[in-house]
Amino acid sequence: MRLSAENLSAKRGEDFIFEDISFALNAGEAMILTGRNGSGKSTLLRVLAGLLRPERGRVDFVVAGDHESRPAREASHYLGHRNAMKHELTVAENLVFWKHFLGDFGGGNGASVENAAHAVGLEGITHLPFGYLSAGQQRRFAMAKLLVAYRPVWILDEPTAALDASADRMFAGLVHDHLAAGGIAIAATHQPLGLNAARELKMTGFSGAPGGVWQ
Ligand SMILES: Nc1ncnc2c1ncn2[C@@H]1O[C@H](COP(=O)(O)OP(=O)(O)OP(=O)(O)O)[C@@H](O)[C@H]1O
Repeated sequence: MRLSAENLSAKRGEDFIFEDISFALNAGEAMILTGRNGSGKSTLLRVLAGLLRPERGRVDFVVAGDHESRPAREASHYLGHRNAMKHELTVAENLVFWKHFLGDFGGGNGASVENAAHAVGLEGITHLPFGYLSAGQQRRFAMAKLLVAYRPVWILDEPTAALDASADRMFAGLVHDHLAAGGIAIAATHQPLGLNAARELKMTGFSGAPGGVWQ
């Protein structure tokens, strides 16, 4: 399994936010995006997830043993700043929606709603409307979305911002298990996320160097 980006460039409005970013991640590998506010981390993640069209370049995902690449978005979960849950629906209804809407990518199975709730430390309250929950509980259930449908690539934009330390540890454990099972993770984060072996891509923004810088 391999996720690759080749000579990616993206614009917002008239401006290039980054140019000619290339990298490849194999099964079990993670990459952290760093850089100051506005340097283009979210923009790159949205391009990788297929939510924004790059100005140039391409993103590919190849399953081990396959010759043909597929669009990375088909293999990816995207956890953005917003939780993407309906406040009027119960937690279970939201998660069942995502489970069916996303479906499982070939080669894996998503968890049941109750098992996913257990994994984020919130079993027993999935019957409540999403809107009744605290901000931290809502974020934990947004993380559970990553578990109910199997997607080998996790694209994470500040996943643990504003969460408590135990939620940080819980999410680091989820990412660790995902990588240990051969998944790939790319995250913009200021928290460690337990990704000690992760590579780092420093985003320098359109006022700095043209692309990003590998560490
Ligand atoms: N919808 C948009 N239209 C025009 N410009 C945008 C849009 N969204 C973002 N930008 C610009 O693109 C640049 C990169 O923004 P982006 O959100 O990718 O940065 P970031 O590194 O994720 O920032 P932060 O750390 O603050 O989340 C910024 O200069 C921002 O103003």
